[in-house]
Amino acid sequence: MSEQENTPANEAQLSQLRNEIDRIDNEICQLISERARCAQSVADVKKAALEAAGSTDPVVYYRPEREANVLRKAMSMNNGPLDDEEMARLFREIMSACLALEEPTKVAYLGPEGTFTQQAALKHFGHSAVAMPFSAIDEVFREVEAGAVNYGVVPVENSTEGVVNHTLDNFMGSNLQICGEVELRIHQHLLVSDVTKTDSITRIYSHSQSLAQCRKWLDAHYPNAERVAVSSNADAAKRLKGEWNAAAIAGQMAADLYDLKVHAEKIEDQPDNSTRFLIIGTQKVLASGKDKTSVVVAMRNEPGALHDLLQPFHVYGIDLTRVETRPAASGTWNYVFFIDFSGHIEDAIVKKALDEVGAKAADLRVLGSYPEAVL
Ligand SMILES: C=C(O[C@@H]1C=C(C(=O)O)C=C[C@H]1O)C(=O)O
Repeated sequence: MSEQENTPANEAQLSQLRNEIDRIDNEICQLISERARCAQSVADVKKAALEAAGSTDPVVYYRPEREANVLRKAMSMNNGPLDDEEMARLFREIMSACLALEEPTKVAYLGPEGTFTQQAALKHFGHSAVAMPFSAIDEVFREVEAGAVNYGVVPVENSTEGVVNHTLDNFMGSNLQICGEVELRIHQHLLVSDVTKTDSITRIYSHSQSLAQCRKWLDAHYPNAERVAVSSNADAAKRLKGEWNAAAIAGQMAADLYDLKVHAEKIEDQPDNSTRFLIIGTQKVLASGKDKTSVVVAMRNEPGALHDLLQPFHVYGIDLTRVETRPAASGTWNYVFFIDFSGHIEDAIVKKALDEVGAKAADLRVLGSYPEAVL
């Protein structure tokens, strides 16, 4: 029933409900302000503690393990009708705004604007963070290393296309820590602009990973169109305005940013297509109770090396979530393994397992322990 067709009785009911909503909004507003003042006090306490210790280190405002637990609590407190993820997303934004009062968090991400990495950065830090695009993964690493930003966000693996080698390679020459992970469901759309003749599409632009994620769909729908790999999905989207015979594959953020139309939606071959991103920083993160640890291990190329290396994890019942092999950059050893597992570096069994791994390996570096992705 449209608004105009309301009976006076309906109108009375609606106005009562709207008064109720206004009253609740007022309460929510007071409570959010009260929460924000608490966050400001937390900032004062953190500053005072450093001063009292005579430290000149910068105050660390962002606490990944605390944020993960606030979100987990929001999900467990929730009794509907909103679903748990929706409730956590709302808390994500409230926390983001509170943290920005302590200090606006500067985040470098693999750009340009409109990429899935930007979406991941906002999903993780909320919209009050200051997110800045950089055009290459090594630039994101360098910005964080130089202290120009607080954190960086880089893609690390896609469920369809596998690992982003460039990110792993950057860790080999860096002292940065992994402070968190973000998982994002990736929906690819075929985008067109207002100049596109949709029945004459002969060229489709996208990042090579996205073209690969939509290979079967493209074979079925555009078998003869030329597939052109460009540096990012946002770059693909940007090209459309000048080419009447071209389309791009990219996500919703790129469509919105460049004012494009979704010609075909969710064209990824795997319905559960998702990408995992890492938050990189300089901070060692405390345990949140549900954590992951990433290490890189260098081994000599001997028979059974990987088996020996993984054995301690098996012995201590530690769950491996990912093992990647990369050729080593230096000639001292042949392979490095990137290993992710459940648990925090301060857990007793993790310490024992890593002691044993370290004794067998040519080199072992802990890249970081961090909360398992909540959202
Ligand atoms: C308030 C704090 O600082 C930040 C803001 C948080 C929040 O708004 O809940 C949580 C963790 C920190 O990122 C804190 O350390 O508790």
